[in-house]
Amino acid sequence: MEPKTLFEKIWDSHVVSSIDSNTDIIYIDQHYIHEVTSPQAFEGLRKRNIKVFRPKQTLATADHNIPTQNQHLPIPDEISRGQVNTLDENCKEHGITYFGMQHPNNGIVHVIGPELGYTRPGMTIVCGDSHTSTHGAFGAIAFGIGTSEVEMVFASQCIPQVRPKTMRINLNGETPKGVTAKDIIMYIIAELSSGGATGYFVEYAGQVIEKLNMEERMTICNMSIEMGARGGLIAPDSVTFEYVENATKLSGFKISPKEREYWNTLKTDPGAVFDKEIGIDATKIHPMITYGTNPGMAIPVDGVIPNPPSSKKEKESFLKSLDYMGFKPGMKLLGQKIDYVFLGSCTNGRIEDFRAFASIIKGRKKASNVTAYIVPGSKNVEEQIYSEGLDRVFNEAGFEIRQPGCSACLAMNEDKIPAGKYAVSTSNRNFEGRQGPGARTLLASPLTAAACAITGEIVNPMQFFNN
Ligand SMILES: CC(C)[C@H](C(=O)O)[C@@H](O)C(=O)O
Ligand code: SF4
Repeated sequence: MEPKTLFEKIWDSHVVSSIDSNTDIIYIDQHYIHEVTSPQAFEGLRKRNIKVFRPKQTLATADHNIPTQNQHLPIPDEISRGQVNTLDENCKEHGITYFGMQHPNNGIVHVIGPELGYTRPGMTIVCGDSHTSTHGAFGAIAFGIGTSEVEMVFASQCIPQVRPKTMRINLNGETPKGVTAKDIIMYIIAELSSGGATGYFVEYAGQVIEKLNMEERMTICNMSIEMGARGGLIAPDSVTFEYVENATKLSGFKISPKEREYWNTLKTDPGAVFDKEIGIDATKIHPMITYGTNPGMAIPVDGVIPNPPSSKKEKESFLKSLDYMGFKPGMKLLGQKIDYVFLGSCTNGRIEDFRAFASIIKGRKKASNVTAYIVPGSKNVEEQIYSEGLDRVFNEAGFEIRQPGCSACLAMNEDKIPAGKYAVSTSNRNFEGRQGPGARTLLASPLTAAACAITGEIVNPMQFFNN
């Protein structure tokens, strides 16, 4: 038998039929939905007078539009309230499990799917949301789809897809202390650029990846999309299996011996060929921070903003981006005053991220010039924060813990960063206006965000590990 990549194994076993040499119709095991990209798809079904074909393979949550305070009250914003109510009604009509605001399993779609054991190795997973790539951390083919495709999956549990090219990124060597999974993926994106993996499905491999826990692997796969990749995945191993087995206890799923056996086959065969292979020396990775308006514009936190590229068009957009940020080429970011810190999102809103942030703020105080949004990715993460007593660490340092949701990751709810203000954010996008009109986003890890939150300026988190 010809050796296959992990991606090929999962894809091939889900092909229902082929349209041409590039396009297959694939079966979808798990469909996640949220309030933003599902209403028109439900409307489409209604017009055609059809029901969701496999409601049990569909799971819904409200995350983007919900406030992160006073969740016991009706959502004050009328549009947001309408979006969320519509999702609720649609789920009732079609028999879809819905974890609405305040439900103990509510949270950001890419946080709850894995934590409840819905996301499992070897699956095909889609959602009308670009960061569906997160679920690839479990050795699944997971990718974002558009609203018209959401309707197709509703109607048939299948979807036509162009088969992406495959890329493997091998990470070897030891990462320096203070370097997190967020820094690893930000470094990769800075190396490849924000369009560098366009058209590819990326497998992350190597010693560095094998040593990461599931939260860290999710952070890496989450941001695959920010370099243009269709998705990212990591071969499942004992770390994955243990996480999934624990997660299924929360939702009561049973893993059959057949499924467990299938999991053991989920690795790239020796000799399998990728369309592209890249090697990264992990010893070179530093804590990273963005200085521009795409996630590829990142430097080591103690680095210098580079000079503009030489081509006229690229130079213009580079300078426009720096202008928006209020920065100049050749400038250092260390010492730059900041105004906001956001800990949360589907990139870094999991319990490990709260533990990391707490490890730095413990026994210290939040800088008075900083407003912090501290937002758990789910109710279960929130629960764990309180049961571990992390809330005390946060409160004593002057931080208030909010309720779960996408929050300041995107300005679709009440949590916004004001125009011109600098926000060190653990989320994944820094486009103009992403966190509010005129807001200036600096993407970084939870450790860097914590270090900045207590000093009130951009600092290297590594300094907290030396003393
Ligand atoms: C609102 C949704 C469609 C969007 C996405 O697709 O990613 C959002 O989650 C984001 O992060 O920008
Ligand atoms: S947390 Fe941010 S990136 Fe993730 S789904 Fe919500 S808006 Fe999108």
